[in-house]
Amino acid sequence: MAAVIKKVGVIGSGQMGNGIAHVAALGGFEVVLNDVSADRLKSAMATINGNLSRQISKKLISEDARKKALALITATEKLEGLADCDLVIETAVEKEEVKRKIFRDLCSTLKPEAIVASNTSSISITRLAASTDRPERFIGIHFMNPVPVMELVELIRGIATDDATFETSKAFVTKLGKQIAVSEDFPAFIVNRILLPMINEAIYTLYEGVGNVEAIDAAMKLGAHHPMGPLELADFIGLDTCLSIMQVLHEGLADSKYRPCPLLVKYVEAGWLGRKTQRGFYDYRGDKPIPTR
Ligand SMILES: CC(=O)CC(=O)SCCNC(=O)CCNC(=O)[C@H](O)C(C)(C)COP(=O)(O)OP(=O)(O)OC[C@H]1O[C@@H](n2cnc3c(N)ncnc32)[C@H](O)[C@@H]1OP(=O)(O)O
Ligand SMILES: NC(=O)C1=CN([C@@H]2O[C@H](COP(=O)(O)OP(=O)(O)OC[C@H]3O[C@@H](n4cnc5c(N)ncnc54)[C@H](OP(=O)(O)O)[C@@H]3O)[C@@H](O)[C@H]2O)C=CC1
Repeated sequence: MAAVIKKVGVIGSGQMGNGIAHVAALGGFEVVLNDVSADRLKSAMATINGNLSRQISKKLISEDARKKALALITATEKLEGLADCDLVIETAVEKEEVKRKIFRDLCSTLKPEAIVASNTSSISITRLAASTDRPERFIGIHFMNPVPVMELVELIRGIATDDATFETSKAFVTKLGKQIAVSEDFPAFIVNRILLPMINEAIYTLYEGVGNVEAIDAAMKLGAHHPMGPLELADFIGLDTCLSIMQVLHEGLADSKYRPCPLLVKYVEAGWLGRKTQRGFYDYRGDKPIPTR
């Protein structure tokens, strides 16, 4: 029997966390947004307000809807602030040890019947569930970036996820107006199993000198009608996240075809993570993005 979700916790207020809080509040859910950094919480609220304005200017939502959504979101640096949530969605950095620690610290504060989900791009739901006190009520709810715009959410059951948790999660995602794809719990699920090797191949194309940044992105935008070139998209996702996903594929499937391109490793080691650090395959510090290679 599916439970009723009224209050949603979101852990991690980065690109994805602020987007999930945005769509959940617009969907009428009470939202508690958590992050380790007060500054990030402040900038997340500003981002949410800005993205709601985008939707107002495009006449997708009313000013009243924006006011109602913002009134439904509270921010907290303490996990205890999530204690009475019915569903908590973790969307912290794509590092398994960080996620496992969050779940270890989180579960003791939650109601026994609360559902815990991860927005992970690639990491085993079964393994993450095993680090909680509730593997039956643990699930992957994988939104796409940017959350207010992308229609798809992947649902991924761990080996122990029970039917009630799956049905409740499905009803929640449907209430947000999203379409669902159900993926089995294998490395990087469906979207990233296909998309990230393509992005990694684009980085190899740059690394081997087959084309420069501009040529590679123009080729795929004009030649394959992609809305963003693969290198622009990598910067949008975050190069740290791209590298983490390739490492999960490489280790999880033990196939050398998933080895991360050395150039991607170099950019991440330099801290050039893409849009979120103002520099990746493009330099975003000026009026328009300039290729960095
Ligand atoms: C890594 C993972 O685990 C999984 C993933 O997410 S893989 C990545 C999946 N995402 C993609 O592939 C994105 C590909 N890119 C696109 O679809 C488009 O370039 C885009 C939607 C991001 C921007 O679209 P665009 O037409 O070029 O730009 P723009 O006209 O400014 O925006 C179009 C819409 O997106 C919105 N938008 C753009 N950037 C946004 C952002 N960063 N956050 C929120 N909304 C945004 C705009 O508000 C606009 O929405 P409305 O029409 O509702 O106003
Ligand atoms: N980027 C994308 O396109 C997509 C990403 N995802 C997945 O969503 C998750 C988040 O990605 P994304 O939003 O891009 O990452 P970001 O780096 O933009 O945001 C991660 C946020 O988590 C915070 N954080 C780190 N550790 C903790 C913690 N222990 N408790 C609370 N908050 C913490 C970070 O704070 P600080 O910076 O201060 O450390 C940061 O604000 C990842 O698992 C990623 O794979 C899923 C779909 C798409």
